[in-house]
Amino acid sequence: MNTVPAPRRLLARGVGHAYALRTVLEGIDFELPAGRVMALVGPSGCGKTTLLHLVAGLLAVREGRIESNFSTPASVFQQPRLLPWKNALDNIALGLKAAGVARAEREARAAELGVRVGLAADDLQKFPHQLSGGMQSRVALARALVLGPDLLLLDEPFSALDVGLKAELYALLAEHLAGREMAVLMITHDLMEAVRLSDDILVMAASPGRVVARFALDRPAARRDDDFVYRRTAELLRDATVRESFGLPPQVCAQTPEDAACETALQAVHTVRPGAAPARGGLRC
Ligand SMILES: Nc1ncnc2c1ncn2[C@@H]1O[C@H](COP(=O)(O)OP(=O)(O)OP(=O)(O)O)[C@@H](O)[C@H]1O
Repeated sequence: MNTVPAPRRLLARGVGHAYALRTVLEGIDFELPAGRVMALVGPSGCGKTTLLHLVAGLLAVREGRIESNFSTPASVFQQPRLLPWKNALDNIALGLKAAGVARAEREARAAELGVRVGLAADDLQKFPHQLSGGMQSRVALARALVLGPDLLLLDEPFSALDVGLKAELYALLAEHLAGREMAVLMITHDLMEAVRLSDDILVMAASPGRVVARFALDRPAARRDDDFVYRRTAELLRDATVRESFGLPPQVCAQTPEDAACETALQAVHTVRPGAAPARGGLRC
């Protein structure tokens, strides 16, 4: 009898974490199905990297549960973590070697992706200490993408790059997403980047780290132009929960009629304020 495979998804329910006696994460819930991109944003130190490490299995989950039926996850962490004794090409090809791909093929695939992330052929022969921080980040991204992952975990992968390179890598990521059922969980400090790339934005607050709002973007990433990104980012920055979580003062400036109209476009699908029960479904800010 043929059984239909369960849809792929990553699920977090009631996830918490403490370092020694200090609770840094509490009651984290989210679901990330295949084919979607979720951004995690929040102030520095609110626990985003800790959450990503729990998802990646680098930290043991002791409170709540994390379930995933993705089969080929790959991660890009804040530190590129390249092997210093291997050149860029061999670093990119590392996972392919572990998967038993023959040398000629893995070098060809690694070189192709290396060039796609903007590295020149001679950069691929360099060792990590000969590469800039941004180049090392690109090697780390290529090393993850070359495996054709179905779940990609990204911890600020674009933060060391200039705007031109960022735009190129956004396009590369979009290309990898198109036609693949790849899910992406991405930490970023850049709200504009979150609006440009993701389908859902989870906003976290600190002490302890928790999710205080979730926003769904109302247009597929491939059809988001700069104007859309600027407007939705401005809406996010006007949201009281977002402002509070980042420690921004309440907004005081007068709104134009255009501002008021565009406020209705960003969907807050899940907003939790301290001490209040979560409001769910169809809310608009
Ligand atoms: N290994 C560790 N041992 C003890 N405390 C830690 C450890 N790792 C992180 N922390 C603490 O846990 C809290 C959350 O850190 P984490 O790196 O997850 O936050 P973050 O939101 O990713 O920060 P940033 O945006 O600055 O990268 C911080 O207060 C940090 O000091």
